[in-house]
This record gives sequence, structure tokens and C-alpha cells, in this order.
Amino acid sequence: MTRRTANPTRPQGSAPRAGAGAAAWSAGSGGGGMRWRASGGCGSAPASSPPTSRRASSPRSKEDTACIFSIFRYGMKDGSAAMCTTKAMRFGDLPSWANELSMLIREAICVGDVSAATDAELTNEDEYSCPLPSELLWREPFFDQLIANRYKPGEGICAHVDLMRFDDGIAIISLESACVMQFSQAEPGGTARDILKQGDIESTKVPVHLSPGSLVLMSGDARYLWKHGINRKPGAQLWDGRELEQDYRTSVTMRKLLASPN
Ligand SMILES: O=C(O)CCC(=O)C(=O)O
Ligand SMILES: [Fe+2]
Repeated sequence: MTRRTANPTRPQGSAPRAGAGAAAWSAGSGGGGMRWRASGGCGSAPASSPPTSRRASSPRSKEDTACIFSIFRYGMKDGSAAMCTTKAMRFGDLPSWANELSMLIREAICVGDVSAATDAELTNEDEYSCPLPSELLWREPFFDQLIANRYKPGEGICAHVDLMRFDDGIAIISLESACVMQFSQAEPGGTARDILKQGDIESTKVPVHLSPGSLVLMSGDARYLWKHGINRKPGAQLWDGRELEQDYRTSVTMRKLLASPN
């Protein structure tokens, strides 16, 4: 597998948005105190109509939608104490450790040593497609909302598109238990209810293996036109013909809220 180094430069003006992008990385360390508000429910609600400017497209391969990169492991100094609720959301200013984490994600994208299975599609050694369009990579703040999900063995998250109140460019850090995240196509133009109903319709599915410390990046079609979900019911977590061992799993999702229309 060829290894490449991503080196996107900070843009002077705005750059056109790239198409679909979902990538799994491993990120670096963070730490510090945090204040949490617990909430229930099954992840984010499905999206309302995706923006019409975004086209549905089939991935050329599973790696087209999800590229696996290995950089370095993520570990939170006080994570175990803070992640004891099923779901914890952080509103307002992010704590310093989360800002640090945002910067580490950006750094990983910029200077990470990348080993992407999409290499098979690339002929030029220097060619590397940054998993986030530059105007998302360099926006300020990079992220201003986070949610931590703590799953027991057997618990997962139903397939959904993240709420439209969040901007494009979403990062998920996957910790502890390895899992398979499934990407499945959401119907363009569908309402939230339609998308919910489509949950049981067999559609194109792209499984992505997340080892502990992986970072998922979603943008473009992957964020708006593909649902992501994790089925951890017994027998559902299959990878390479084997069922993954399940334990507790924690994820940290980082997003940027869009400005309120009012
Ligand atoms: O636990 C995960 O990896 C997924 C979390 C997620 O999709 C969300 O918070 O919207
Ligand atoms: Fe999500």
C-alpha cells in the first residue's frame, strides 16, 4: 500500500467544495476538564431534505466513500470519568481539551501520513485528495459542538443523516470497541419521515471498519446523501467473515453549528 502525506495549504479565498468524503483516521491525545449535559435518544434525528445542489452518487468502491488512514491513537486523560452517561452533549464554548482535539484533527488531515486504499485509483504518487474541502478545513471555529455517546455491548445507533442545523464537515472519533459503521444511501429530496421509512429498504451499503482510535470524516455527499449507523445487535458486527468482539464503545462526534436563521 502506498503512503502519502497530505499537505493542503490554507486557502486565500474560498475554494470549491469537493464531492463525497468520508474517511477514517486515528487521532492524537487530548485531556482536561469538561462540563456535560446528559440527554437520551437514539443519536441524531434523520435529516430533512438534503440540499438540492448535492447529487446522489454511487461510490466507485467502498474506499471511495471511506478511506482508512492511520495516524496516531487518541486517548483522553479523564475520558473514563466523563463518558459514564449514555450521551453527553456540550453546548457553548468547547472545553480546552476539545479545542485541542479539533486542532489535532486538522493537523492530522494536513500532515498525517496517509495510507488510503483509494490509492488503487490514483496513478500519480503525489496525488492526494484531502478528505475535507479546504473551506471546511480552515473554517473558524473548526468545530463548536460535540456529543459523546457511550454504548453498551449490543447497543448501536440507527442509520441517520445528521441534522441540517450542523454544517458540512463532521468528525467522529471511535474509541474502545472496534465496530463496523454502515453507510447507506439516503434518498435525495426525501423528508425526515421518508428517510426513516427507508431504513428497512435494502440499499447500497458501504461497511467501514473502525478500530479503536479511528476518526471518521464526513463531508459532501457522505454527509448529506449517505446515512451512517452502527448495528451492534448479536451477529450483526461482521468483518472479514468474523464477528467482532463487542465491549463498551465510546464515540465523540464533533460538528459546527450553522448560524441560526434569526
Ligand atoms: O457513535 C458513532 O460513531 C456515531 C455517532 C453519530 O453518528 C452521531 O452522534 O451523530
Ligand atoms: Fe451521526
